[in-house]
Amino acid sequence: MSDISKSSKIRSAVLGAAGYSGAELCALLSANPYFELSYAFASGGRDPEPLASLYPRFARQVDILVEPWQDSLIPELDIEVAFLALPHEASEEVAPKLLAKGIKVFDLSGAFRLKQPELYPQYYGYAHQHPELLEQAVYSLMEWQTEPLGDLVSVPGCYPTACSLALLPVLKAGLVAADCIPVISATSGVSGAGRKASLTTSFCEVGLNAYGFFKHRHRPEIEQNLGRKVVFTPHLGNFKRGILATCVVNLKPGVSAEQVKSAFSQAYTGKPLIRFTDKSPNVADVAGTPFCDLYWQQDGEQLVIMSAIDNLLKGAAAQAMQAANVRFGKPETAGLFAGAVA
Ligand SMILES: NC(=O)C1=CN([C@@H]2O[C@H](COP(=O)(O)OP(=O)(O)OC[C@H]3O[C@@H](n4cnc5c(N)ncnc54)[C@H](OP(=O)(O)O)[C@@H]3O)[C@@H](O)[C@H]2O)C=CC1
Ligand SMILES: CC(=O)N[C@@H](CCC(=O)OP(=O)(O)O)C(=O)O
Repeated sequence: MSDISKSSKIRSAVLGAAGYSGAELCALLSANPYFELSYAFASGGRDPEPLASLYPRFARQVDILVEPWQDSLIPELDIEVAFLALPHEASEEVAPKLLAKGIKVFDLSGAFRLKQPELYPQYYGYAHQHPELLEQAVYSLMEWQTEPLGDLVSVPGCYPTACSLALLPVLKAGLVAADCIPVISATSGVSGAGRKASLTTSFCEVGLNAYGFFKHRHRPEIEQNLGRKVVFTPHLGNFKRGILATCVVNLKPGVSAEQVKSAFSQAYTGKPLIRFTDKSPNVADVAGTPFCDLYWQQDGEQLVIMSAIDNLLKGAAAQAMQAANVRFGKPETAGLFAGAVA
């Protein structure tokens, strides 16, 4: 039993709670002793329905009614923080309205991730309506976070989380050849595409295929994080959840195995959600967990780094929870080890 009284908990709402990442966030908030899940919302056209009816695995674990959202509810909301697990354009539209009411916003979509508004038409297919918020938003890749999180937090994308956590240690340590363009191939489970029905993600259609060559919206996000161009090729695999990323770089001549190891341990010593594995990581070992598993192999100047995360947890809901814990001065991993079931 927690000794934190209900009244001292941080009151929160999840928008997009009927979707895959929003439902996970509802579970994490319910398991977090410092937060209260006060409201859960889906899109406007639905009837109210318990989350446990939408997702029976949450029965007796998450007790919240998912209600239809409309902006006219905003003045009545008695919350300190809203988590947006919405399509990008819906997040972009509602975030300023919540911020205007003094509600802190953690956005899981891509709406506020890129600093350059001119990239939105090219990579997201729409012009950004609130470029001033791109300046304000703080990007919460927490293992590399130095800036304080403000009122608008932009939670990193799933593929960018896996790839950036893999590549930043050697890049920041100055071990990668100046002219190297990292090559990243990453495979996601089908939950990465969200819960809505679509032909490309239906059971009989999904095998293993690449998509989004050079044009995927996560390419500029990864490049923004790493400070250099990348070749990024996402793949869709026939499993439910998880991302396995294979990242290949050329090292500077003479970089030793010891230097590589030291770069990783310096980056991640004391970081509770990073695990180094002794063999290639497996999505099965991270599914349902908030961890990022990392492994590398070096052959002279060539380095292959493998990274595995659960796209819905470290790639979305758990990363948002981690950031909110830090933002509100709570233990970084509060609520993270109990909420999810694979
Ligand atoms: N899936 C993943 O692995 C990851 C997803 N993300 C991002 O998180 C966000 C949510 O993704 P995901 O959980 O997969 O999405 P889903 O498609 O599974 O769920 C989307 C949710 O948003 C609700 N919604 C849609 N439009 C509106 C609207 N205009 N107003 C209010 N609610 C609305 C839907 O309601 P209803 O159910 O009623 O239609 C649903 O509850 C996306 O931006 C995605 O890019 C980030 C990282 C990883
Ligand atoms: C398998 C699949 O379709 N994955 C999605 C990425 C997951 C996601 O929702 O992207 P964000 O992290 O940017 O929110 C895609 O490629 O568009």
